[in-house]
Amino acid sequence: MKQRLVMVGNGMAGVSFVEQLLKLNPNRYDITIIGAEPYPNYNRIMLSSVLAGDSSMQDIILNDWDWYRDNRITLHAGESVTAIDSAAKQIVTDKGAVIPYDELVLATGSLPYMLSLPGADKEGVIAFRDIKDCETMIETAKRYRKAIVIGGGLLGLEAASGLIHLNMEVSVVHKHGHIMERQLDWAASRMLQDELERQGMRFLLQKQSNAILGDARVSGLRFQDGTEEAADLIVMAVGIRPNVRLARVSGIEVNRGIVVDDYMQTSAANIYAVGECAEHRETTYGLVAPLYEQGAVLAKKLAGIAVDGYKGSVVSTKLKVSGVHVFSAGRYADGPGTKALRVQDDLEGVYKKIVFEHGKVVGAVLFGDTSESSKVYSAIRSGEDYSGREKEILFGGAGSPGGGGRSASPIDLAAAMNGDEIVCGCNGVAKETIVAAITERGCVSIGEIKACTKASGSCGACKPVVEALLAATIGSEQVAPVKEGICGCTPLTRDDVVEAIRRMRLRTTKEVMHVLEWSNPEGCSKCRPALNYYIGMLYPKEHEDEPESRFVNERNHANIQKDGTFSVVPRIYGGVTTPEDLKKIAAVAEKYHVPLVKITGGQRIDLLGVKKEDLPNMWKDLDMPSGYAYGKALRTVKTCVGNTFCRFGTQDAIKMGIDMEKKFERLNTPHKVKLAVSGCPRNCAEATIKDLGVVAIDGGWELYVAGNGGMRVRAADLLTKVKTEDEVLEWTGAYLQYYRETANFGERTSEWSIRVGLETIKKALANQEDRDALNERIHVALGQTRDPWKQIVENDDLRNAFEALTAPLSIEAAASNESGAAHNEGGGQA
Ligand SMILES: Cc1cc2nc3c(=O)[nH]c(=O)nc-3n(C[C@H](O)[C@H](O)[C@H](O)COP(=O)(O)OP(=O)(O)OC[C@H]3O[C@@H](n4cnc5c(N)ncnc54)[C@H](O)[C@@H]3O)c2cc1C
Ligand SMILES: NC(=O)c1ccc[n+]([C@@H]2O[C@H](COP(=O)([O-])OP(=O)(O)OC[C@H]3O[C@@H](n4cnc5c(N)ncnc54)[C@H](O)[C@@H]3O)[C@@H](O)[C@H]2O)c1
Ligand code: SF4
Ligand code: FES
Repeated sequence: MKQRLVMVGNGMAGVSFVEQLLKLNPNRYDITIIGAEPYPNYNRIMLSSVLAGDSSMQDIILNDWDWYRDNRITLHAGESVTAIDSAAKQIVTDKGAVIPYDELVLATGSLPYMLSLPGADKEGVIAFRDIKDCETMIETAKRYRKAIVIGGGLLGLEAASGLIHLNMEVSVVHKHGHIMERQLDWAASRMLQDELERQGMRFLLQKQSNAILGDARVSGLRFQDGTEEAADLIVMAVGIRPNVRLARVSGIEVNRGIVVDDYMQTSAANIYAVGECAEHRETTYGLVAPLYEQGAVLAKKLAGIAVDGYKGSVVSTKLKVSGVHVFSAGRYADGPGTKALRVQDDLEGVYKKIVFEHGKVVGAVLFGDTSESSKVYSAIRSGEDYSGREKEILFGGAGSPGGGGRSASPIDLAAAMNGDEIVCGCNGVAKETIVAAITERGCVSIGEIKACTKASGSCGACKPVVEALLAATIGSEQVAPVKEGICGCTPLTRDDVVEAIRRMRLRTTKEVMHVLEWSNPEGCSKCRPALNYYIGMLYPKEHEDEPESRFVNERNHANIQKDGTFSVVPRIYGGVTTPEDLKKIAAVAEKYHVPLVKITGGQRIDLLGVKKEDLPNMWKDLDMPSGYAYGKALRTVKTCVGNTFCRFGTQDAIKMGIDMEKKFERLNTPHKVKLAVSGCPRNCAEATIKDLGVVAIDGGWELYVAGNGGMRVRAADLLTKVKTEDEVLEWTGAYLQYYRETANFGERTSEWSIRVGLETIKKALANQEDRDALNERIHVALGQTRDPWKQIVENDDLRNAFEALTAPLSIEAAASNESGAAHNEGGGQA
């Protein structure tokens, strides 16, 4: 007869243990699981992603009901164990079931820590721990506007980011002077705060909460210093504590967690504990990677396989907020006997700190560029001695493909990784396991690798490295394109959606969401702006733009700044101005007390610190066109002086640039587009890091495309050489329209070109007929555009509507994406 294995808790750690046990010895036990939550095992980590609109509840189910049935596991979902009788070897549930066991595993996880403030029991005060909390936040955001998150740790920041995506105004209350103080040093924390403020998060630092205000429902929070902050929702994210209640009442030894030995055994015979509830060598964990390591040890032990005991884990974390790259591992703080290697690049927003002790890496913080995270994490785990060659960890050795770090491609970096380097921290999957899945088990997509190895199946932070490994192993051209829904509201891809809009002639975002059966009928911050763009791109004449589906900067026709003021950037064609325009700008700057006037990298003049109510009057007084420094649109055409004044110049770069800017201004594009024209190959206008750059040569022009001078620098590729200015305009029009029609919304030309391939772009533009057709379509789109500043100034209704606009920071944050492509989105830089 089989032995009876009973597990209390149906969460990530427990079920991972059961999966591993089933692989090792599938027939040894009759398994029963009792889980208090009424769901099958789901990915708690991904609740942040559900809140951010990137996944649906369905997406995060790890083991569906069929999995339990197929593995002959009896599941009591929505039922709690209330007592353990270790003498009789049985447990009792709140529904009166008495279940005998031979081996019992406690996997009861943690409970969120709730501050015991007066008023904490009011409606609208919640934690962020489970599906129910997530649903409450989504529902609340439909009816209320202001949220406070107490706690600026990982959970608090992910909750705050999600709430911003749900259109709420969010303040994060933190008791320390810098956020994520448990994971980041001051420098990285400050850079993170700046970035999150840019995304619309407000911070109230060094604040001690004192009381929750309101009647039945929360209306605000009072602090110990007497100040108050209004709120319709308060989310407490101030840490967790292991859920030890059941163990304690059952007489099992409990400290902070349930005390276990190296084999996860508790003080009671045949009773084990695994996951966040367990305390091993006086340590409890709150991240999945160590919990899976514990589960692996326990699975071997209960499968009857000899196993070295669990020795504890080195933890590493990544914050899961779109557009933010932060990594922290081990002992990152300076201390006696430690030395740190620091690299700080304020221009690129990159900070790296590696802490060494006796030549070994003991901790690290990476901000802005986390490409070395798996290497650093492996170094900490392996304890390799780097004495005398410490800098190799960031800069690589001589001739190393990773040498110089930032310039090597992700594929080169992946190829240069050691086989035993951990790629997926959540699931403890090393490079060699992923490579074996590709070469030996024939995996050719991320989905297949996930199914074979679990890599990328939890927080998803390792997905870019897994993708790069796949490309490095089988060649990038062989990699099957990943089909992903455009957001958590639909499983349909961008191409599916665009095709459906075209085929069914859908004209509004609401119509698309309804007809294509969006799971969230209101859509989310990710899909609404995308749909608005796609419909406008397909039906430029008929489409009525939906301002409510645009990012806050686009709704305000100005870039919002960290203090809530705006920046105003008038158009200055080709970067060439006149004394008259300069006088107008100076007069406006003085009249409206503009605190900062700055020349931008795109050769424009940026008036920073403007109050929202002053915007329409400023636009009127300026009487210049909008520079679109805030939009997914043509931003600037930067020019050098060309042959007008420069003795090296071979062509008139200024005229070319002005002609281009006048022709394509106001064009809506999937992401911002920057152009440049240089008058000779010396390239003073830096045309080869632009979305489209034109460089004069003897007797003609070279057109470069898909460059990027932002967070991920990319040199542009040569598209073609032409002889005349008309041809430059013709190729530019065709190229921009092809980008408009085929790129994903939010995709810069640099990413788009890598995805679709330069050859595809060249082929699409090779024939005169195709270029003509593309130009015809772009002319129709350009024919519909109007200057937004002028429209508001001249039309009272529009002006009133603008003034009534309350400008929630709603969908601004979605402008950022994993690639960091929108890094400059809100900065006011033209
Ligand atoms: C929003 C969010 C984001 C996160 N992101 C990350 C991340 O990016 N990376 C990372 O590593 N970690 C992350 N974590 C932490 C990670 O989710 C946890 O470490 C992990 O889920 C813990 O697993 P567990 O099985 O120990 O506990 P849990 O997942 O809490 O499971 C325990 C289960 O036991 C049930 N239970 C408790 N008592 C009883 C009882 N008496 N009877 C029956 N059932 C009972 C509970 O209801 C619960 O369902 C995140 C957590 C949250 C909330
Ligand atoms: N990306 C990730 O890895 C991730 C994401 C979410 C959650 N988690 C895990 O979930 C668990 C819970 O996360 P967490 O962020 O709540 O825990 P935490 O303990 O890491 O952070 C809590 C934060 O709240 C602050 N705080 C405590 N009391 C406060 C008060 N009275 N007022 C204001 N601030 C206060 C603390 O200073 C701390 O920074 C952790 O184990 C975490 O590792 C991980
Ligand atoms: S790119 Fe050539 S033409 Fe233009 S300013 Fe530089 S040297 Fe002169
Ligand atoms: S690191 Fe989280 S899924 Fe791989």
